[in-house]
Amino acid sequence: MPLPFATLVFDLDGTLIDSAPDMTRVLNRTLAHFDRPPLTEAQVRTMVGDGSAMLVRQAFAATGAPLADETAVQPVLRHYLDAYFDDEQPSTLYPGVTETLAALTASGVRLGLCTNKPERITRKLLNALGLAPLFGAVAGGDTLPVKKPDGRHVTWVLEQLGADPASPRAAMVGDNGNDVKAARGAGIPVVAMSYGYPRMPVADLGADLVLDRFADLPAGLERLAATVR
Ligand SMILES: O=C(O)COP(=O)(O)O
Ligand SMILES: [Mg+2]
Repeated sequence: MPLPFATLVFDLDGTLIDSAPDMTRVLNRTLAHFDRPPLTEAQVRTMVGDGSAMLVRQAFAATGAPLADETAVQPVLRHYLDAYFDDEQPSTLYPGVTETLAALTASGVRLGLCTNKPERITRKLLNALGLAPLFGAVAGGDTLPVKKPDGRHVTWVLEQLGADPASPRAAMVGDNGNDVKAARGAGIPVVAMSYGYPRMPVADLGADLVLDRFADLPAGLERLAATVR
């Protein structure tokens, strides 16, 4: 049976890895360094998805002391990114991620990654988790001049994977509104994973399909293919 999708583009945080505990741990190190009180993981979960600069801005604002301007953001951002890169505690993959991605690859699907997390941290995590060989293209939040929700972030990954723009048979898999908007911008359907960091009821994201478990993806893609073409 032909595969319903030849190319899949995945989001990282909240889709493949439960990174909120890592981001909370690292962010609290940065907040402490700048004499700010810590945040809870529940707070940080609402701040994931817009990239690291926005994360530190939102985090400082949540402590009651917003960073005044770009000049104030830069040293904080540098501290956070260095601390994240140096953090050696392993990240947690959601259940079924490795097996499902490996099965998709084995059946000939090309996989790409499109995250707003900076590329060097993204690549380090993919290597540590053993996922790097599965992805034919990786775009971080600083790889291009644009990032999600801009559809060109996703389009670039599709191009790197050699997806035919006239008939891409591609789909995006993510967890928040930026993923849905970027997929729409790139002109491809989108699946939302309900366990991530959606910042609104997942049913309101406007995804073509909502799944609760990563292992349900192959069956979900079959259903999605029947509705989008
Ligand atoms: O905000 C981030 O750093 C990244 O989030 P994403 O992997 O969900 O795009
Ligand atoms: Mg995400």
